[in-house]
Amino acid sequence: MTGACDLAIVGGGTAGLIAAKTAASLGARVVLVERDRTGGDCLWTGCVPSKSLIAAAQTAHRIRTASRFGIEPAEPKVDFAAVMAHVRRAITRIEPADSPATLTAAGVEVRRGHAVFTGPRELRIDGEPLRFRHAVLATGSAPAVPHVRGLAEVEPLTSETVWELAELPGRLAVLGGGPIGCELGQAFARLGSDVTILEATGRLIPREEPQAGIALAATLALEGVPVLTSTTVTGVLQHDGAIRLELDGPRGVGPLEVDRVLVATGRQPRSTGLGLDAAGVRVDERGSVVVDAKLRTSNRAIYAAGDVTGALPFTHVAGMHGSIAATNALLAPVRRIDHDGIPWVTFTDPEIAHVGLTETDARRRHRDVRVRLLEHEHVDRAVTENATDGFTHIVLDGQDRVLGATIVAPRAGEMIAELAGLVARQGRLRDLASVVHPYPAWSDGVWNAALAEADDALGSPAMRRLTGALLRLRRAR
Ligand SMILES: Cc1cc2nc3c(=O)[nH]c(=O)nc-3n(C[C@H](O)[C@H](O)[C@H](O)COP(=O)(O)OP(=O)(O)OC[C@H]3O[C@@H](n4cnc5c(N)ncnc54)[C@H](O)[C@@H]3O)c2cc1C
Ligand SMILES: NC(=O)c1ccc[n+]([C@@H]2O[C@H](COP(=O)([O-])OP(=O)(O)OC[C@H]3O[C@@H](n4cnc5c(N)ncnc54)[C@H](O)[C@@H]3O)[C@@H](O)[C@H]2O)c1
Repeated sequence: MTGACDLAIVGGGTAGLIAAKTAASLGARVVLVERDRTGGDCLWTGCVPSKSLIAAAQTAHRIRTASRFGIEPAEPKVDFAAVMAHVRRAITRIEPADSPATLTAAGVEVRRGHAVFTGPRELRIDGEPLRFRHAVLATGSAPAVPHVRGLAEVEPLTSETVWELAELPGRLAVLGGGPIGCELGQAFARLGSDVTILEATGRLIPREEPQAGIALAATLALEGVPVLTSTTVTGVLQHDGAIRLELDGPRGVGPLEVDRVLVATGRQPRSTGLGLDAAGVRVDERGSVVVDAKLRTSNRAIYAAGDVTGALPFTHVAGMHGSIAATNALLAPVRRIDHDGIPWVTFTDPEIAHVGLTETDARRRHRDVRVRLLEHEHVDRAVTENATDGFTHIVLDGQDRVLGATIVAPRAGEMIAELAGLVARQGRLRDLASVVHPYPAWSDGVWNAALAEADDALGSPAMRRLTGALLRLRRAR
């Protein structure tokens, strides 16, 4: 390529891939630089392998708990190598969509190598210069491993290395009770590991409604997974062929002896070693690349997208960022990001789905806040599946508009989209009451909540006066 390309993209994960495909579809000269494999965390070490492992683990769990349905239960024989082969097959099936060949066919020039910015409009790919009119920085994030004495020496697993395991760990300590710790902790336990989850704060998945973390901890307890909250590891040492964790937590806690440790204590943006100073791109104290609402960095020619911005670290957000960054860079900077109505799901069993504000955040921002809570013992599908423990928790403002929602249910991830639509367009829950839902689907939970809203509105004193007057009028005729 002679001259500067229209758009250089650094990083071939979801954000970079969507940016590249969007740019190519607009007819731009686009170069995507990836130092490793296109597809990024989601494909290789994140969503795809974790959901595949979870699916295998759920099957083992169903066999173990079949008696709930009158079927003789059994202790499943787990062939861990075969489970991991299933995980790899899922990756292999999805991988072609993200491959260099697919990108090339779409009109993207793919360059393999490590990109480093050498100036505001230039970078080098393993030393080779590339000039650009605009760039998108999409280098993602990496596991953040806490500095704990002795931890590095025991080679802790992270979400990047856990997929290389050849054998199921016997005893596994999971550091961190966030989405990664809970998803993988439950999955390994169901496959047969003896798992303990250690969480520094007072509850699991602390970003979610408190009731969600409590419900998840109760399920894990039933499945034999101890959850030690308000607990951190202060030291790690190898001891008689095992790993010994010194714990700091409530009285009487620890020490804990395990065979492997999985660290799931958060993520760190990949923003070092990229020459961002030379490019004039500012990062904050956490290392996140600072962007405005149009995803522009402090260098107006360079945009950033996905996990590296420190925004919500989800694949669907990275994809939305990639599309916005590419069109803003190439056409005109007019599209703005809006994270308010974005749903996400923690794929534990039950799933925990979230959109918008939690009740606490809503009360901070709004004067009149109300909650509509529907326990799933009133959802017929939950009854038929013996899964009535969950709930639908909807946060409403003074005008009955949906501000946020949390659903705890086996298929909460499928149920949340409808509420995400209401949050995004500031809709009222009761408006959903007139949309007939199929019976008996899990979406009945959301619909039942909407019907209860409509019922309450019909039963209000003003409405009662109105209907009473109408009835009297009709009787008098
Ligand atoms: C275990 C796990 C499970 C997850 N499950 C889900 C889920 O179920 N749903 C969901 O929405 N999200 C999930 N996520 C989060 C999701 O994977 C990330 O939010 C998403 O992958 C971020 O995409 P990205 O494009 O910003 O970054 P990445 O996918 O990390 O891509 C960045 C790319 O940049 C490349 N790169 C970095 N530096 C350079 C350089 N200097 N030169 C060239 N290339 C470079 C990297 O090699 C990488 O390929 C999960 C994450 C983990 C870890
Ligand atoms: N289903 C999904 O969409 C999905 C699944 C997995 C991960 N992800 C994304 O990846 C991101 C990273 O996940 P994560 O779970 O690693 O991070 P996280 O920041 O969400 O959770 C980390 C947890 O570890 C705890 N913690 C931190 N330091 C600790 C310590 N020293 N000892 C014990 N506990 C400690 C924190 O209190 C927190 O609860 C998530 O924020 C999520 O957005 C998404």
